[in-house]
Amino acid sequence: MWATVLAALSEGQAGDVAGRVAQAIVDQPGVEAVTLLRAAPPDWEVLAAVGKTAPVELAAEALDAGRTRDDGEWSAAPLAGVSDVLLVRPAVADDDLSSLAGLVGHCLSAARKLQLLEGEAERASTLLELVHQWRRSNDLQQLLQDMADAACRLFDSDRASIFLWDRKSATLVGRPAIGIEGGELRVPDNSGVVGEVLASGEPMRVSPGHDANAIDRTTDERTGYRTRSLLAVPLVTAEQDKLGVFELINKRGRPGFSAEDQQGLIEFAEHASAALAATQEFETLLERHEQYVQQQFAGVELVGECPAIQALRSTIQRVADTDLSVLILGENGCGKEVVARLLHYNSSRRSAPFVAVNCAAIAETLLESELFGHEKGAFTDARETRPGKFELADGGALLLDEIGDMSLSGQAKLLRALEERKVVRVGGSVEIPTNVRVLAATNQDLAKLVREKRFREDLYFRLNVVTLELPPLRQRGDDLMLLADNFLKQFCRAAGRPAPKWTAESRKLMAAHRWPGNVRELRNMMERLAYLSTGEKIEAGDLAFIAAPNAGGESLLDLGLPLSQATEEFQRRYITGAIEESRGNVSEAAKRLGVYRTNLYRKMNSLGMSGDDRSDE
Ligand SMILES: Nc1ncnc2c1ncn2[C@@H]1O[C@H](COP(=O)(O)OP(=O)(O)OP(=O)(O)O)[C@@H](O)[C@H]1O
Repeated sequence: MWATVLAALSEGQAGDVAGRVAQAIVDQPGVEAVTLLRAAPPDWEVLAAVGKTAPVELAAEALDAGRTRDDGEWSAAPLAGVSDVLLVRPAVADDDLSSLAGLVGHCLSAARKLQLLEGEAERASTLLELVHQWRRSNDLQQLLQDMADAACRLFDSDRASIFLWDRKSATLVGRPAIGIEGGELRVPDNSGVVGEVLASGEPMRVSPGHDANAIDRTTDERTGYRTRSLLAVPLVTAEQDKLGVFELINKRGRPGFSAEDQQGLIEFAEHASAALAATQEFETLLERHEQYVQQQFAGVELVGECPAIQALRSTIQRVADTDLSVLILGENGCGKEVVARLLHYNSSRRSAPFVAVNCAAIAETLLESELFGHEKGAFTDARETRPGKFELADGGALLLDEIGDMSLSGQAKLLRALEERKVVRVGGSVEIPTNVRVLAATNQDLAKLVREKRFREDLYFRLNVVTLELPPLRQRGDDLMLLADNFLKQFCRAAGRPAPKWTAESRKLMAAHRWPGNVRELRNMMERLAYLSTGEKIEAGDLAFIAAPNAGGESLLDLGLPLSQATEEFQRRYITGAIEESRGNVSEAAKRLGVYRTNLYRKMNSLGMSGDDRSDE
């Protein structure tokens, strides 16, 4: 009889040894039923049962006595090396049962060891895989959920919660918290099992019957869930910073968590702590960046209530969160960059950079390197490797301002980069993939330039998926005073003075002015007013520079500047005058001044005047 039992033991996997043993014994002639029980005080765990169920009292008797017992119907024998009992029906001779029990006991304990080793190996490889995934995670909530799911799987646990320590509020915040409104459970950091584990830095295991009183039932009351067993280990970084506690609740299929589970969870928590610390750090950085983006965003406002601006605002809302290319048209200084920034900050790309490049301000020979970057030594001035604007704007938006001024060869290179979504640095050979939303702006009539073959038609269609047109200030009616008030208040606040009021006469003067420099001119004027006017009201005299824009308010001699600074101030005013006379058209102003457009931009830059390309990251 025992030979067939032995054969059954030596086959198959370690996991179902008890079941196969029971079946092999029942298969013997004359045997009706077999039960294998494991003592798990105060209960018994049924390892295997074939046929009628055995009386547990007889098993307890045999285990207590340390030898075989029978009640006339069943025989029971304790198994060697484990707290298990074998029960056979009908009762068999003591000697027979003892030798069978010895054999089964050894096999079960060997199988158990094997099972533990198998479990450990599986845990180790799963953990390795998980750690690899966690390292790439930047989302704390998702990471917590993934860790909880993985721990439930690995340790046969019904639930898992990760309690992160919020030192400031002296609480432990449990996530994911199933059954809790908002999915977040907050408990004081000095209460319950988790509080104790946090304070002591030692793991804790609670099984039913033993120390079940250690369980704080208030959470169960809130969730309607019954905690029977739990295992909690501290989450500590390699630098010994306490992060919180990892808790498993209710071991599945067994009364409680084992010592092996505890050791396994300690190792698991070590890796979890490293991943959590990295993600928390990342989240802090992200939060700071988001604050920065908010600040940037807060400073960008399209003021105006005239129908054209209202319509524009609603189109911006509709197209902002798409990747469509947008062409923004309008005279100089009328808010094209404001529109571009609004498109960016209202899109999901908002936390990536917004980079603006003024195509007209860059000499033709440098355009390629400016947009696509260059490798060290690519040309005489290339002393360092530098990424181009496309790379700098990766993930975000690139505004190509004054696109109408780009040369035909520049247009060809730009088109290739847009079509292939790749750039190659000047002097380089590696293709760098780009993920950039392209916005273009111009004060020129691009369609006319296309007809005149000065702008590539294919590039025009590529950039012009959506067109947004900004009316000049002189066509915005009451928005003029709305904008003026807005700027005036802004600058007066910065200057620490109350904003002066407009008189009827000064309003009339404002309305009569043609505003060649558009909103920028208006803004600059309000800045001067905020700092130079002194009264509570703005009188017509305060607006003298409207009537004589080139005079710039006061005589240069009145400023009492050294010759070099006065010369610069003169140049500034002279250039401003030329641009205003050209109604904001810099190319035309350059012609008037007898210089190349790019030279004029360079001069303006050196004089600290706007016209430079702008970017923020
Ligand atoms: N509707 C508006 N509301 C508030 N501020 C505005 C508005 N329009 C323009 N501005 C301000 O006017 C100035 C010029 O605007 P912006 O730079 O956007 O014009 P632009 O058309 O891009 O100019 P350019 O043609 O020189 O590139 C900026 O300081 C901007 O903040």
